[in-house]
Amino acid sequence: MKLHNEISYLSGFGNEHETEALPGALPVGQFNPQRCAYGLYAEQFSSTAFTAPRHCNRRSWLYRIRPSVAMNDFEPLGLLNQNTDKTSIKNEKNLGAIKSAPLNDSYCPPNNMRWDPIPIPTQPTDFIDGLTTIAANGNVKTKAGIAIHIYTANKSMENRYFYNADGELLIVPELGDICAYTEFGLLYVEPGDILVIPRGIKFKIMLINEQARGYICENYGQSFTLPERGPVGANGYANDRDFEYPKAYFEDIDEPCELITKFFGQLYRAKLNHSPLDVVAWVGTSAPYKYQLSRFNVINSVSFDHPDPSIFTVLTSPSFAEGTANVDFVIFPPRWQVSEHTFRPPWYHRNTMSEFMGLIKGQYEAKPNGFLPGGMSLHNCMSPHGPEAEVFEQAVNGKLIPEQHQDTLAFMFESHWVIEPTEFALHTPLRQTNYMECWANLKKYFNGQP
Ligand SMILES: O=C(O)Cc1cc(O)ccc1O
Ligand SMILES: [Fe+2]
Repeated sequence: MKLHNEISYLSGFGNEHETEALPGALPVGQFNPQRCAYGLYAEQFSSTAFTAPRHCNRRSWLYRIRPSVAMNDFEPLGLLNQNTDKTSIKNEKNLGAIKSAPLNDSYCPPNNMRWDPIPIPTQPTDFIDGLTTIAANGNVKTKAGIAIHIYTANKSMENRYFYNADGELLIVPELGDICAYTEFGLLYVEPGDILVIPRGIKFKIMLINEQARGYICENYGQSFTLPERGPVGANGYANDRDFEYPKAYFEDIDEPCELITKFFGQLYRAKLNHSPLDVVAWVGTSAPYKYQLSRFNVINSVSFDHPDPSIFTVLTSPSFAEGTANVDFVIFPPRWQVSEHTFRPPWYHRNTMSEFMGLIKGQYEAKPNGFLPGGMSLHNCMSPHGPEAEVFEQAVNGKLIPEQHQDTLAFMFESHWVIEPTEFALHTPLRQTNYMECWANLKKYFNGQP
């Protein structure tokens, strides 16, 4: 297994990167020579329509030992979206727990919801076995919306590879380092980093520590991209240069293995007689990438009032409505708070967009109690929310000296469509059915006097 300091990267968001694990493996001046070097096969990988405009066109050329089609047919791996056990957290191999939108068991009350972290299974469980879907929206069949999953694992994927035809995967580790072995090369990520694997890319997840857990936003819609900066100018927020892409790395293993895919909402399995991670060189604009969230250049108010959290957007997947995200990935990183004569925490609000939050470390400023690392909360379209009562008291009474939010990292998946909890999420004992109590002590101060 490769270690952190043995892996180096190419940098620059969406650049046309090129990399070869053997010298001369990449053709020069063309993509598709009559015969490729080393007897490799050329294969194009298209993440956008051939005709997508240049600024958002994403495709890569892979030079591999065998083309991807050198495999057997897929066979179904159990039907998804059937009702599963409502209350148990399964320790067994758990493939039925991954779901796709539209959820056919959906009951979606407008209540604010919060959950404790999902425990790591005690049975041997790899990244794929340990996926549990918490919520979803849109429709996997029309390439709109998202699903939100939690992964919990205690072992690496051995002789087992996966690709998701249904969407891009934004992986947000919360516990344990992982190394993604992908067709394009290796990416090592730890809590505080994110990993994005475009739709269709084959990979396996290897564990570095004994346990791993994290959040996944499965993006059925348009690929994540960097948000515009507007008047902020040419620098700031997430800077393009900090996005890291893998260098070509291949497995030349002629042994039986299994390729699992999720396609049109269902899981399938196919047998292969060789590793599908056999890409010796690649060039192009579509590839998996990682980003250290500590590189995010936070821009915020230095005068008064709390700006909209869109200032913390790391990546956005646009919908077809201008300025309205299929999903935004927003973080609440460590930062200074210096604003004056103002209510500093997030305001009380109701939002047409739906908000799912997770916590990577520390405490979230609006909810220091009960929102745990690995936990989750859901504030859906128009459901009122804001700081818990204690935070309100402190904010209106505290002295507004400069303060630092330290050792904290929360995030939000914010989506245009109502985020529907799965039946598991609604009924699991991990759900904090007393969540509304955190606002119960909001007192009436009004007495008719200004
Ligand atoms: O609801 C939340 O905690 C997320 C959030 C944070 C913020 O600073 C402003 C708006 C918002 O929805
Ligand atoms: Fe909110």
